[in-house]
Amino acid sequence: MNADDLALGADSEVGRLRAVLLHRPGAELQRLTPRNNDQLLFDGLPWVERAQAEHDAFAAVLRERGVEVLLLSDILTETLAGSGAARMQGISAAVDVRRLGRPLATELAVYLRGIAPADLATVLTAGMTFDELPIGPSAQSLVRRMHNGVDFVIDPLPNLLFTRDSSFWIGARVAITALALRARVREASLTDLIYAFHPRFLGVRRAYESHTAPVEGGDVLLLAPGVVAVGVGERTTPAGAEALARSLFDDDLAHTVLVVPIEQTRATMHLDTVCTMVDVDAVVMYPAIRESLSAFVIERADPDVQITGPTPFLEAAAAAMGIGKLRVIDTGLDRVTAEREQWDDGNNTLAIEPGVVVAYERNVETNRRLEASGIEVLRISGSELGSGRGGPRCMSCPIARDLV
Ligand SMILES: NC(=[NH2+])NCCC[C@H](N)C(=O)O
Repeated sequence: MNADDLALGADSEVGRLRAVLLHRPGAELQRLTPRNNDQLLFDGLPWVERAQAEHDAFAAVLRERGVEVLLLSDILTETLAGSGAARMQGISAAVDVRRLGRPLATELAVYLRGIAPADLATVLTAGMTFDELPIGPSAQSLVRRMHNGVDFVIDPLPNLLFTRDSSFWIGARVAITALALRARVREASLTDLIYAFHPRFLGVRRAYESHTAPVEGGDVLLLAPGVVAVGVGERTTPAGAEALARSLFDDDLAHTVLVVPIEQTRATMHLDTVCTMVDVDAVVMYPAIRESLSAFVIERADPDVQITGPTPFLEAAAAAMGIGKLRVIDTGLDRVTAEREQWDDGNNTLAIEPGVVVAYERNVETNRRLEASGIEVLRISGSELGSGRGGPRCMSCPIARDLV
């Protein structure tokens, strides 16, 4: 079967992975400095070449297991090459009139319309500084004169690496998310472009189209067909979770949504930083929250929805999934080790089939416990990749999984 013939979509976190969207980190990471890294949501300055090598190894592990790896930059370049409308849309999402003023914004848009698709893709991902502006009439622009050469004309998007957050698939549909923080908002304009214009995705329908409030893919876990958990914390808001639930019900993509409050901290910015699925009936979970994690249960009902809870998450999840018990892999870690390995994305695993996950090698104890519970762990190194606080699940957007 030709890879292009694969049915796109996913109804679980663990069905055999067939195709995935990754972003090989590039020049956008080179933009990070000690002055901007906090704002750009990185905890340090990654060594870019090493991060790329680690990412290549991640992609290789997936390919070896038969997963088709689509790289965002390639897909974006193809999208821009294939459609003038896509180019216009990408440029207008990137050129900010409020920052640049009308004259410079117009001139920049004209310039970007004339460059090659691959170069435009680089500008849209890595951004552009005032120093990099082509010399033109805007040499007389006040905006240009008053900005420092290293200021951004177009902001870079270093968090594109975490493809999980800017779109996710549910059923046969794709949802373009609404990212909560300024540093990441524009990422969704790129996922929107590729899913709208790339020939591979022709005819794909959208979920959560109105995206009225922030929802990030790292907060969305497909527990079982029809059952979705949504974390609410630093990123996804209660309004986002509610709007998503209602939209999934309307489109018949879910019957139950579990809304899970998580602490609003950097360490737990998404639900998938504390809990990911490793098998059809098993999760790996940060032990410190195991007992306290709760959920509001939203069910589709006639004529409206029914909201109950909060109730203990594990019980609510098992009931909604129609299984006796949701197994929690006992990482049994002492508090300090657990906290360290949670910070380093030990709980952020990517399942490539039931019982087989990709994980960062550095989380030695968590991985050992996973294996002791019968989970196969494919280890990758992430010393540089992890500096943005994201593991294998954050760095991947499954676009085709076998149904479970
Ligand atoms: N799904 C995830 N956990 N993604 C991690 C995103 C990390 C990124 N630096 C951010 O703060 O947004």
